[in-house]
Amino acid sequence: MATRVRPSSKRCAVIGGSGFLGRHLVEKLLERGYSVSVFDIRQSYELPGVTFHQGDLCDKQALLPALKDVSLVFHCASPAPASDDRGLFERVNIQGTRIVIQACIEAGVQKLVLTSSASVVFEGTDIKNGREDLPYARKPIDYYTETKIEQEKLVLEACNTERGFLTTAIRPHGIFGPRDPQLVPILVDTARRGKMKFIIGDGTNLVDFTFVENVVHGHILAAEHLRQDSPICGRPYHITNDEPIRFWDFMSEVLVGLGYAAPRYHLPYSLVYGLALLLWLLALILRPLFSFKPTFTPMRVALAGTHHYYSCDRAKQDLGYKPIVSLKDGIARTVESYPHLRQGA
Ligand SMILES: NC(=O)C1=CN([C@@H]2O[C@H](COP(=O)(O)OP(=O)(O)OC[C@H]3O[C@@H](n4cnc5c(N)ncnc54)[C@H](OP(=O)(O)O)[C@@H]3O)[C@@H](O)[C@H]2O)C=CC1
Ligand SMILES: CC(C)CCC[C@@H](C)[C@H]1CC[C@H]2C3=C(CC[C@]12C)[C@@]1(C)CCC(=O)C[C@@H]1CC3
Repeated sequence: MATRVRPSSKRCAVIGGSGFLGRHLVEKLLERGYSVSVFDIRQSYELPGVTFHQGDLCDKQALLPALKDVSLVFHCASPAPASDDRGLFERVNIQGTRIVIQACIEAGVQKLVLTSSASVVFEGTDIKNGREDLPYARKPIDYYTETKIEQEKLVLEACNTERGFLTTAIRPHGIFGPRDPQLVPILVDTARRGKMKFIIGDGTNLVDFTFVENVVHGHILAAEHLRQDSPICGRPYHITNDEPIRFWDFMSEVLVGLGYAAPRYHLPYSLVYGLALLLWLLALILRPLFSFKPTFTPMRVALAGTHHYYSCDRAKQDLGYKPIVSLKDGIARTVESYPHLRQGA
């Protein structure tokens, strides 16, 4: 009879390992002595110690070879939040996550760490120091959030300590850092088009922005503390920089650091939100004729004009989490990493 090889605890897989967070996670795992199998729809780099498997996570047969002899899986793949494709979000985040769970169980994986999002509790209204026991958003602000909620539920409900399949979810917020394809590039693009002159609302709303290395640190702590007897099993954890900052101060620091002017003129929140909603509806109606993507979507306006910051006390208590890079250093390192996005470059 063939004996089953017990997967080595230092061998792991990162689904979505070609993406922004995924690649930072892979690099840190290698530094910590793990060997890593990356599964992604695209391959964006090569590194010694990493085996790449290219495919769609909705295809279990494509996924299984990436999980062979692996004891720990990080699932951080998702379509980009800016997409408006409901079918794609449902297919990848919900059906795909079911497939990831089935494949993990079939392959004998012991631990699954999901990258969820703090946005699963955000409905477009203020959240101040929100804890993990806030209810899931009843009216999620977009398809991305709607499907991240279902994805998190699936992963946490799959936790089964008796069968030795342990799961947990990390909920980061506003990840930024070198190689981020959305926050800084979208901000700079908006500034270059002369649209970053306005502050939405009074500009005092506090928000969490989390440096990517802190998010990676939270994931690895969760994986390494995830054991049958730990409180982590089946529970979500906020991971932030633990330094809420005014949304518009953060944007201004990045913009000024890259040589652009900080926004100065105030516009009422309800006016901008109403306009964004109108534009979004227009874009939807006109889609069969021609397509345009408004910069100020209702989701972005809600994120820019409300408080949304979260307590990471649970992660501090159960994971021993503490941010390793301050917001100030994170912003400086991020600004430095984008020479091509500087004013005049
Ligand atoms: N960035 C942020 O501020 C936050 C992100 N998160 C979560 O963190 C995770 C990582 O985000 P981030 O690194 O920013 O995103 P990225 O888009 O940079 O990375 C996601 C990766 O997953 C890949 N992918 C998408 N669909 C599939 C699929 N069907 N099969 C295999 N791979 C696929 C993407 O490929 P491709 O690029 O070709 O689509 C990409 O390489 C996501 O789960 C996101 O929801 C949570 C909170 C905040
Ligand atoms: C045009 C400006 C008003 C805003 C430019 C910056 C935005 C692109 C970003 C500000 C907050 C960011 C954010 C996310 C994406 C990029 C921003 C909207 C997420 C939606 C990414 C995925 C998540 O899970 C939650 C994030 C919240 C913050």
